[in-house]
Amino acid sequence: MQAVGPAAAFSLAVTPSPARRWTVDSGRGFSRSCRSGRISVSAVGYSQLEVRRVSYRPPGTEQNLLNEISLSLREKSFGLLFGRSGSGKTTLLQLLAGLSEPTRGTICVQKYNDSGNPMGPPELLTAQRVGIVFQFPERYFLADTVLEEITFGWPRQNTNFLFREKLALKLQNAINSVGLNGISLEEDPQSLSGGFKRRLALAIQLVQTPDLLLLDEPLAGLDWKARADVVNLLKDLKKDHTILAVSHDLRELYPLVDRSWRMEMGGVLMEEALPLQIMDGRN
Ligand SMILES: Nc1ncnc2c1ncn2[C@@H]1O[C@H](COP(=O)(O)OP(=O)(O)OP(=O)(O)O)[C@@H](O)[C@H]1O
Repeated sequence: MQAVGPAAAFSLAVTPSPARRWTVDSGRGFSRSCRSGRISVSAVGYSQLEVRRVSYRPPGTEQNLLNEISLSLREKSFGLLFGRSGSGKTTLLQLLAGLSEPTRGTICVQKYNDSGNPMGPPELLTAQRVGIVFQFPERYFLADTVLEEITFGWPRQNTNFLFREKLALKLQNAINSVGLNGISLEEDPQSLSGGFKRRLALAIQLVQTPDLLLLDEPLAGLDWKARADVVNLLKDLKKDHTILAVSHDLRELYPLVDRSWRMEMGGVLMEEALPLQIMDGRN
């Protein structure tokens, strides 16, 4: 087993890349009322993600895919979006990740004091503060080793000691938080089991220390053991992260869920407790 620590990152042999496919580096300019900010853990009070009356119509089309969507999700909680295929769930995740911009409405972070009163103006949730794990993320693995996959695009040269040490700590934290510390960092990502591939996909996002983690169908395509494994991992991650997932697997994710919303066909969102008669989750 390869040692993981600051020393490991100092000797990174990582190929710089112009852009990772899910790295989002554009800011959002659609809301004058929002400033750049993050869902952060405050000494006093709490912060929450707030989607305010967001509509979305792709450029050049006549119909809205999302209509006046509103939701709020408190820090360190787990939100679940469910609903029929084609209703617009993934489209909403893409807006939250900054991959497209709302036609109307705002996506903000609002801080509150312990009495529930807003503290200051809402802040923009910048794309840099959001990590998104797409459906079947392992299909997008590019590197030959786990280490390269996680540190894809990191600088190799001309970085000072403190910066490299910071990167090394981020690497170590990400690996530890998804439980990848038991495998060699020289392992080929494609040789990992299904559950470990999902762990790796989460580590790739967590190394960026996002404030909001978006998951599109995190259990899709996994066998029962790997599904249970990922559910347990998400249970742990929820202690430190704010997570919003899209899933049809309501029964398995049920124990994690703090708030849930059903997306109706036509892109209309309603807050709804998960159906008690969850059977196969195809709601
Ligand atoms: N750029 C676009 N232009 C036009 N229509 C689009 C565009 N992107 C998505 N759509 C359509 O928007 C609808 C919502 O798609 P979306 O993928 O968000 O649904 P979903 O609820 O996530 O579905 P699933 O559960 O199958 O993943 C679909 O009918 C899709 O074809």
